[in-house]
Amino acid sequence: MTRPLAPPESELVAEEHHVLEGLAAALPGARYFGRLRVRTAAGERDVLLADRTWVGDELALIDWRTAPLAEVFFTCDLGDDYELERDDRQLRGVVVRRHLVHLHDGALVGVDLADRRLRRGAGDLWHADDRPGPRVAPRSPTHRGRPLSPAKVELDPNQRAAVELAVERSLLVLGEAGFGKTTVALHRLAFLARAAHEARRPFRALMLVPTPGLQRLAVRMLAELGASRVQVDTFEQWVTAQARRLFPHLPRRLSATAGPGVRTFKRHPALRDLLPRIVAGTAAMRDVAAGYREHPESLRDLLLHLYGDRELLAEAAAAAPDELGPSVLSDVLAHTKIQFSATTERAMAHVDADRLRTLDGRSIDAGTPLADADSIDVEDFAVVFALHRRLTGGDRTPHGALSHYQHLLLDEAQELAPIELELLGRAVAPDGTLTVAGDERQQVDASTAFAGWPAVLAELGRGDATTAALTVSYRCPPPIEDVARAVLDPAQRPRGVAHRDHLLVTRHDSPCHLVAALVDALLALTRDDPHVHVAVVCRHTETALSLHATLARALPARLVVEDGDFLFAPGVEVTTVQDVKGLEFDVVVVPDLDAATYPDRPDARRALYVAATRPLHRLWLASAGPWSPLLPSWLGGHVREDTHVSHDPSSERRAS
Ligand SMILES: Nc1ncnc2c1ncn2[C@@H]1O[C@H](COP(=O)(O)OP(=O)(O)OP(=O)(O)O)[C@@H](O)[C@H]1O
Repeated sequence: MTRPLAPPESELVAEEHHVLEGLAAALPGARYFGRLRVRTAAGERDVLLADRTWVGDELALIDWRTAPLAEVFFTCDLGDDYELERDDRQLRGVVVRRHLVHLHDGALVGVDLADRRLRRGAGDLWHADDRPGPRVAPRSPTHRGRPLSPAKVELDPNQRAAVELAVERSLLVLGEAGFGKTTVALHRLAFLARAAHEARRPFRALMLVPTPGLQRLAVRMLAELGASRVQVDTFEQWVTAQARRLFPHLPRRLSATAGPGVRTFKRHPALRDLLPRIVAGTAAMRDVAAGYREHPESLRDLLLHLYGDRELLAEAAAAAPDELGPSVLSDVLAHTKIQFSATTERAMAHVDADRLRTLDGRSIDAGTPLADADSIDVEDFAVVFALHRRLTGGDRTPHGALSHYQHLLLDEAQELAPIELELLGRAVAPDGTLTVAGDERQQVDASTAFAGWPAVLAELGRGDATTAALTVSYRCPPPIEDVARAVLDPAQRPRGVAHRDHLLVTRHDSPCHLVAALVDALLALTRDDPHVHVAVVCRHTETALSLHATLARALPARLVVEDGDFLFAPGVEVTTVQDVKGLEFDVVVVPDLDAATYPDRPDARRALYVAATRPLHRLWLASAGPWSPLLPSWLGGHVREDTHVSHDPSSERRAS
């Protein structure tokens, strides 16, 4: 409900106008996002949150991302005492004013207090709206908290049929996010392990997952299901260990700087199509291939031919012009040139070793363009196995053979490239079986060319696998599911379930306003619901790093990027879409649902679908810029605008 301003509020607005005028006179064009007025031993002083630092006679601008007083702004209430350590000095004071401001074309249009919004309306009339900033409703005590242990889940009949399929059958488990694919796959693994144990058959099993986070979770779940001896790896970990064992002469060092184009090329089917040419190709190559058995180290020369021959690369690119454009080819050539150069240490091996030592103990090339000299990419390993097989007809080398498993479980299998699947198929023992679980709608690795489930099974050599299509949703409440489905397919309409508690959709004037709202809401939520597990899921790593840096100054937020170091326990974790595949949290915040981060592209749709399907209870979609066109248009009515202009996402979409 809005109402006219009460006297202290109108005085505050007049005061803010005065501050703004003072700033405009001292620093024309400067903008600010919030004001903190502090009383210290030296008197009262205003500091304005801005994206720069500046100190004037009456006012100071502080950088909201880094200034110590910004921390006071984000964490203190009116009347709070604060104490900061700075340059060995103690800064003490009391918070006298603390509010966000909204400016439009240099004019004051809004002031956000802790419990009220003051807004300038038509005809310059101001009104107040008595509600606090956005809030995430705590979970009701009757809702289940932590995810159920898979051992305690009661499988539905469809799930049970898949788990108890005849032991000699391979299984493909499909279904939307949160339908229980991983749960079924894990139960299947435990079922097969028990059956093998009872029949006194050996049972060596491997589970591959795309991320270290899911690896951690799977290890826990397998232990709970009594199958703790199963090896769980990411594909990269597994293939690296296999290649190191069988091809010990390959470079030890993994490259640190290969760009996405290199990864796309090396995992692309068009690259694999070149392999027979490499093996049987030119006269010179025939010599190398023929000599391969005696000189296995020549494998690296074959790789150099494969990646360093501009004509061959152009041929691959012509077969897939959309994915392998000119920039990909130049990335590959440039990277190859460096990878096949000698490190400075090797090139200068004749020099006294002491003289090559650096002060910090790192290699001379570290941090230089030569950092990747004499290195190998993790993507090369599957290529090495494919080449080796085409040269020798098998996966054995003088150092051993590819490991074989009685059961191989591939979770999130939509992320595996054909050349990787081909290798994995050969890692299944002749009497072994496979379980493949996946959802092509959740494919987020842009370098994977997914060609459909029949093609995946064919690559694995298990075209006869039984398909189990799961149909019951277990993770997300229906309103969240409706949003996720509409992200993939804008024609999907909601089922008319009330959204209120499950969904929060907010738009903010600036990243500073967004962070202030996040801090307020997450502090309130974790206070009201101390056992809640929250993930703030950014699309890109850089966003996660910078958002974490600002959030962590105000609340105990952990950063989980790439290492999968989730606690699976209460708290706030800032992470990325790539990191949360297969995981779930009580509350998920998508803080970057703007048009630049999530444009109308299939990869962005899939990434948002993954993020939006992680919550067990609440989903908060937020943006500090123009809305992403992927925000379902029917959510427009649910958007809470903490901005100065009324904003209808569907009109924005029409405009764009
Ligand atoms: N029969 C069931 N009864 C109750 N809960 C279940 C059941 N099956 C699965 N669940 C729960 O549903 C949630 C999602 O399960 P799971 O992670 O296996 O889904 P998924 O299909 O693999 O999801 P994603 O595609 O996101 O990886 C988990 O919390 C799991 O415990």
